[in-house]
Amino acid sequence: MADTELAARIKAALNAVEIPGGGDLASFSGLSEIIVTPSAVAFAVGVPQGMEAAFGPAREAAIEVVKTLSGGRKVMVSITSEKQAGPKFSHGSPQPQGKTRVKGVRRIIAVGSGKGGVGKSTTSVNLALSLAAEGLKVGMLDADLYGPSVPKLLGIEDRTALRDDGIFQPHEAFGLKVMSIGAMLVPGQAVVWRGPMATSGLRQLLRETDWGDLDVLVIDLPPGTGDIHIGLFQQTIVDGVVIVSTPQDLALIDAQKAIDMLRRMSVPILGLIENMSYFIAPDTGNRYDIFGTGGAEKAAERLDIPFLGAIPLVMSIRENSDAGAPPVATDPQGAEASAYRVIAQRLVAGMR
Ligand SMILES: Nc1ncnc2c1ncn2[C@@H]1O[C@H](COP(=O)(O)OP(=O)(O)OP(=O)(O)O)[C@@H](O)[C@H]1O
Repeated sequence: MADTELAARIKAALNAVEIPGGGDLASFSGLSEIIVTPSAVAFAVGVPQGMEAAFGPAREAAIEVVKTLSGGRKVMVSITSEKQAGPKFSHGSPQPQGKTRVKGVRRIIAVGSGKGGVGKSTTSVNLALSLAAEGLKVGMLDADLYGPSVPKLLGIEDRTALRDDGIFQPHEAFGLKVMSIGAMLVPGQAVVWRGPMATSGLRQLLRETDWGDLDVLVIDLPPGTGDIHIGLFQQTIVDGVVIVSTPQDLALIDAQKAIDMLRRMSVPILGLIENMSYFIAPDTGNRYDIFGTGGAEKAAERLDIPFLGAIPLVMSIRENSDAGAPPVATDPQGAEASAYRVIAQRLVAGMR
């Protein structure tokens, strides 16, 4: 059955779910679009402020109804209200209590950036591999809902990740345990998940994946500062965030914005990595500081965060990474890998 057909059937079946105040969920104006992917069915119910708890039984009933139709897909129904949709912390309110750790995961390092396209995912993957090369048990969670690229970077083709018991089974690649939010999305489909759905999707990926026993989970965040970040930092203890930036980006306000958010939410900042920092000519191996030198270090100083290191702009990083053969996995002693490995060693030293 086509996904759109299934979504329509699910919507029709929600007329059996009663909502507070009379009426049924199918005809309720707060019902969002129903998203169907190969492994999940997700939708949100927007309710008036203060009515969240009253809608709890309707949510439970909706989940039961959807399960009978969803062919084993994960069912995600979130209740949202205007109040919840706005990030409270932005007005300087105290950080919410009750953050928890993820079962089986000792530490979480998240990798973020002020804006897209700076090489955040490439850096995340090679950092995770470098941490594994230091002897740690490492997992990798691709939370970049708007451009999940970790599976491609690690050469993972199989998208199925949901076990019969409803728990996600991570993929294994180059010794890493890997899960991607992409497993819940249809390839090529524009992401239409609304904020609360994205947050609840990430929560499930994080909490309902069989990570086994990990020393570190590296999370590739979406660029910028959005619902995914807020949801993660509100609910989960993140031990530190690494910010990736390019030399051109440093003067811009984006990285500063990301750092401001982390500070407001009391999330430790591990430091700044400058990516595509200098150019290594493929023929001669000569180094060219095309953007000048020391910019990132100065920016890190100005932002009052540690400078973790610089990664060169090298064609082979692009070609190999995009072909699913990250340099740290395929040539761990090579020059490209060593730039990432030095940074990972700094991070490991900071964990002791
Ligand atoms: N150090 C590098 N040298 C050469 N190419 C690089 C380097 N780092 C990343 N790239 C290339 O830049 C492109 C963007 O990288 P990547 O997808 O990692 O960025 P991103 O910040 O995660 O982007 P998005 O925000 O779209 O997720 C890719 O083609 C990647 O191979």
